[in-house]
Amino acid sequence: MVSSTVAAYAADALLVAAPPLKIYTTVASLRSFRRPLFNVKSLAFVPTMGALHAGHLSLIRSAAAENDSVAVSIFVNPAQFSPTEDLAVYPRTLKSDLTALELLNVELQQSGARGRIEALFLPSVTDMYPSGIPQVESQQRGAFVTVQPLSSKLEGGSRPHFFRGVATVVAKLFNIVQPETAYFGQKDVQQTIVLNRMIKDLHFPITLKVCPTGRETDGLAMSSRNVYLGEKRRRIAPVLYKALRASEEEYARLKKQGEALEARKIRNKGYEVLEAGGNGFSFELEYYSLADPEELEELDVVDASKGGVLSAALRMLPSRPGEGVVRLIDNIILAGDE
Ligand SMILES: Nc1ncnc2c1ncn2[C@@H]1O[C@H](COP(=O)(O)OP(=O)(O)OP(=O)(O)O)[C@@H](O)[C@H]1O
Ligand SMILES: CC(C)(CO)[C@@H](O)C(=O)[O-]
Ligand code: BAL
Repeated sequence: MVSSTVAAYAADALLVAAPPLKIYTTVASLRSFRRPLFNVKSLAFVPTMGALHAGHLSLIRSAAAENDSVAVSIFVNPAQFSPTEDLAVYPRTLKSDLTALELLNVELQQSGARGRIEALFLPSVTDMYPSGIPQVESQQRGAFVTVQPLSSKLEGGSRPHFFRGVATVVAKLFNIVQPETAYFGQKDVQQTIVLNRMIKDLHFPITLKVCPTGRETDGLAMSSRNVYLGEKRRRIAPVLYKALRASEEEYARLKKQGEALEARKIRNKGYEVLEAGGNGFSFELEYYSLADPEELEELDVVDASKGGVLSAALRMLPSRPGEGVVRLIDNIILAGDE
């Protein structure tokens, strides 16, 4: 209690010293920020949906370490939510997000980082989707980006609309912000693979950097949606990462012993952890995949030179009335030797 009060005073003092963040709410105003930087400063971009946590901040730190200037966007993108998903209740915490970004700028200044957050882009839905964006896909009008067949695998199996929405909004944001480099989290590993393919195929002059997954001390991947879990399910949630780690250990063991890197054996170690880890709570495994890192094709045997992507999604079922289902995703990249 005492220490959090002290921390709050310290944060207040830092905030007084923090220059206000420059906020741009229209495409035209963001462009007027962007134009003079060309050939003068390198611009990095960190797109988010807000409800910022330490995972997001670590992306911005990496962007500021490697670039002169950083633009961050907060936009809860309707196109990546199906009509039955949580668009209406998705956590929106703009006030605390602003404080977190202003404090981060003070930290970047004090640590002598190369860049600062120079623009926070908060576009309106109308600016991003001039033809409107009804939730039902067949009613949508205008230009959309699809990346096939990557978008229908894994996450795309559970969320068929999802990567069309993500690729479309990220293409729009790239065209508006025109960064040299964009920073994304490994937590959403398939998103990074889909977007890298979009960048390549549509010739965006942008490099995508993937930053490590920020985790809570018990291993749970940070996510804005973790607030939906509630206390009881929160205690169980780290089981997903534990399962992935068990699979990773099996991969390392097989490799060390010179045995065939059979995906079935590697996945089985994860299933064992999941079976033991429920503690009376119910969850459903949507997928537990070991796939190749480029096409996300399910593997029978891992090629040690290429490695693989171990990824999973778990539906945590309600632990008491009033709770909804919470989807958790996580992954570990099994590095190749090449
Ligand atoms: N734990 C994390 N560590 C590192 N990066 C992360 C983490 N969580 C999210 N990111 C990255 O931050 C960017 C913005 O993600 P987003 O705003 O959707 O946050 P989120 O926590 O993933 O939310 P959601 O609960 O909707 O999945 C994405 O590139 C995402 O991969
Ligand atoms: C990349 C993104 C900001 C697009 O809305 C979103 O999918 C996310 O936050 O990961
Ligand atoms: N980070 C992924 C955003 C989403 O699930 O909508």
